[in-house]
Amino acid sequence: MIYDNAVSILKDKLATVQSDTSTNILVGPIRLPVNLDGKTVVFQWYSWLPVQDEADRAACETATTEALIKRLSSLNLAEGQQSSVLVYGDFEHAEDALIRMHSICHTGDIFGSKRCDCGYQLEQSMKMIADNGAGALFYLANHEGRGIGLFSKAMAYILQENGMDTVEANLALGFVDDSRSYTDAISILKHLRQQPVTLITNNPKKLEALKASGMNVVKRVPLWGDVSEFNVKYLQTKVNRSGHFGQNEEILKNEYA
Ligand SMILES: Nc1nc2c(ncn2[C@@H]2O[C@H](COP(=O)(O)OP(=O)(O)OP(=O)(O)O)[C@@H](O)[C@H]2O)c(=O)[nH]1
Repeated sequence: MIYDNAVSILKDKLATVQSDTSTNILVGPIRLPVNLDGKTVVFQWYSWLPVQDEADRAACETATTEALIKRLSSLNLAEGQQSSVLVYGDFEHAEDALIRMHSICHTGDIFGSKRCDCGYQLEQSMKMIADNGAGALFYLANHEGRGIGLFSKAMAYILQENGMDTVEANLALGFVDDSRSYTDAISILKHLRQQPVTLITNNPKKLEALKASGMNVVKRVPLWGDVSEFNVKYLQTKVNRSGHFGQNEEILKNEYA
């Protein structure tokens, strides 16, 4: 039994976002005050749900909030993870908007692991977006381990402790090096903003995915940092084997190698 008032409160906060290749239900905006270095910064938060089966599609097509809410309890959403986006400033209209497509990293983002640079990149890009005045951080929850999932990433870490690099470990487990898709995130981006964007990344694949979608990416801002003895090999492998733009190659080579 769905409460009538829940339906009337939520109906204006849901949108169906359709592209040639995907359908997603977007919920938001939701005011999200965030602690960034002791300062409260207010983002607008949205989450989206890929529409995968017929019943979900029907709920979308009939566009009834009630049908969607009824489906939610049977979807067992906590077993998977949904992606989301933190929007800052007048994202739709601002002339200059900074965006980041951040791939989830349970170990780096949540535990603060120093084996990678993910936690640093997450926090730094949120600060860069707030400082810029407008932008969005897409947090891509189906990207763990560059698409292999958390459990497989744990196995890959063990292989790395036994001498393999990141790419070799993924391949040794029968995966490709990088299977991430940006399709859903890009369709949400286009729903929220049509104007040109600047992308924070060292990864040419992210740039290519955005450009291939027709998005006007006017600039790329690199994001290297937090280099330590624990992640130097990982960072070097990104540049040497995964094709990441190597802005600070010299630093990586000399300081900890
Ligand atoms: N398979 C695997 N994935 C890892 C490892 N360390 C971090 N990751 C994942 O790598 C993803 C981030 O990819 P990165 O290569 O660090 O960076 P990127 O997203 O390609 O590029 P940037 O936009 O420049 O950050 C996250 O999903 C992490 O979970 C690892 O040792 N093995």
